[in-house]
Amino acid sequence: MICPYRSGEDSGTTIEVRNLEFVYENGFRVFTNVNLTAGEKQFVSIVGPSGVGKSTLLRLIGGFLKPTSGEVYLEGRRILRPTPRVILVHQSIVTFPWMTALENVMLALKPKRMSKEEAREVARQALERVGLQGFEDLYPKEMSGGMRQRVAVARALAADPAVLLMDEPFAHLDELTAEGLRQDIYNILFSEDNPLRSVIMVSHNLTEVLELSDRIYVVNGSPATIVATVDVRMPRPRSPRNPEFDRYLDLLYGYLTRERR
Ligand SMILES: Nc1ncnc2c1ncn2[C@@H]1O[C@H](COP(=O)(O)OP(=O)(O)OP(=O)(O)O)[C@@H](O)[C@H]1O
Repeated sequence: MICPYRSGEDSGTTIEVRNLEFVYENGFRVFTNVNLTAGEKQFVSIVGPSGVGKSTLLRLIGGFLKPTSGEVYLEGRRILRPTPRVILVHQSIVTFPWMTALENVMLALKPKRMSKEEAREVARQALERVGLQGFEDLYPKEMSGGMRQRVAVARALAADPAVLLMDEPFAHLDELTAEGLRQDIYNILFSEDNPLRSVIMVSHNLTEVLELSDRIYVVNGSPATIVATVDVRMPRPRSPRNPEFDRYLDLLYGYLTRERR
């Protein structure tokens, strides 16, 4: 069930991070020897203490930062710069307030050079997928936090990425809204008509992580590395009331609080 220090060799690997090391310009060494994979139709989470480097790792995976050494591969090809195949949904850049829901989603289609009518239709379908049909013409200030987050997800999905990177996507939502959105998003992400192959999420919320993830990487230490890989083998939908859920929670707490070196 649990394989500490495991390096990924799964068939159908979408993302592979190999021997990654990263040092910021000021000489701060954030990571050493990071190896991880995200497989076909796999929801992967990264957890770790605050400041350990989780957001940095997402930016490295997306090609927004260049590794000091080591490599990141997408479907076997090295990622050297940002690509429309890997989209990052960040908690703070959610929607553009001067654009309607539809226009926010259409923005993601600009690089595809489709006609305006075609883009409107694709954007309308993306909004429908996240349950926002009928709300196309609302501005962000007229929407709830959960609706805005759905628009951000629709915009990410409209670009047809292979991999979605999500940095604390539910952090600003109340628990009830987050709960509904989490389930919806899992179903949308991995529905048959969606070309998305993998999701990698950073979150502090271990309950959320256990509800969603097929695999969890625990990042810890300074410099940080992957200290444990936990494959979650609970049937879905998962309930925090299930005793097995508690066992996984204890395990994750253990890895997060254990001193390294
Ligand atoms: N541009 C930078 N230059 C130098 N150090 C940086 C830079 N950006 C981030 N750091 C440092 O790198 C470390 C990792 O930051 P990062 O934001 O990736 O952590 P995190 O695990 O996502 O944190 P949190 O959970 O609090 O959001 C932190 O110690 C941070 O201070």
